[in-house]
Amino acid sequence: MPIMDMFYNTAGRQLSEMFLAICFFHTSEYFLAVTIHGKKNVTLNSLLISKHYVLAMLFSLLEYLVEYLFFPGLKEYSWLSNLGLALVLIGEIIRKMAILTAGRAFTHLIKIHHEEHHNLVTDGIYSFVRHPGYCGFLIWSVGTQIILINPISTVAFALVVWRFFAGRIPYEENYLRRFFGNEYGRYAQRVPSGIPFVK
Ligand SMILES: C[S@@+](CC[C@H](N)C(=O)[O-])C[C@H]1O[C@@H](n2cnc3c(N)ncnc32)[C@H](O)[C@@H]1O
Repeated sequence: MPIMDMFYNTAGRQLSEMFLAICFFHTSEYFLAVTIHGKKNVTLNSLLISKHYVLAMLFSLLEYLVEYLFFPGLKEYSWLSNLGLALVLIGEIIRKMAILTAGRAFTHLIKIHHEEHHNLVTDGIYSFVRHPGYCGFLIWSVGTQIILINPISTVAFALVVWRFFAGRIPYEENYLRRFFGNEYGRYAQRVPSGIPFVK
């Protein structure tokens, strides 16, 4: 199959959805951070693009290319790809609801010193899960790989992102407990984390 043909059919649709999902996610994260925290308090780090992240995305594109060339039938399950798109949209909505609900409390870097304006947020989407921002990102990232019907990257993204948040949540909550004491303890007892198998 000529390699350029793929960009006009299934692959064209799947790769453009993935590309749009990534562009929208990162630019909206940056602009929301600027709107909430002010331009002078936000750096390009708020685009949330790290070296490891770029490598993971490049690996997923490589997987896509190889499978498309050698197992083209695998990419034709449009219902599965559409499920991935639905997960990307759901993940985006959950994450953006978290950012809008938490407002100034939602900083891309975990706060290790309590600031006066930092209040404990337990309403809206935070009344259903304690970490909707992370829950949304987990769903979004796995969804990007299901759009591409990438079996290896789907499993790898789920494991790597899960492991990252499973380590980050106890660290973040250690500070939240220091900042908010029993109030955070009671909140953590009644509301689940939002990340599977993380208490
Ligand atoms: C990247 S945000 C992620 C927030 C949350 N973990 C989530 O997934 O929606 C990290 C910052 O949010 C703050 N934070 C987390 N949960 C909070 C809550 N319920 N109320 C106020 N601040 C919170 C932490 O102190 C940290 O500085």
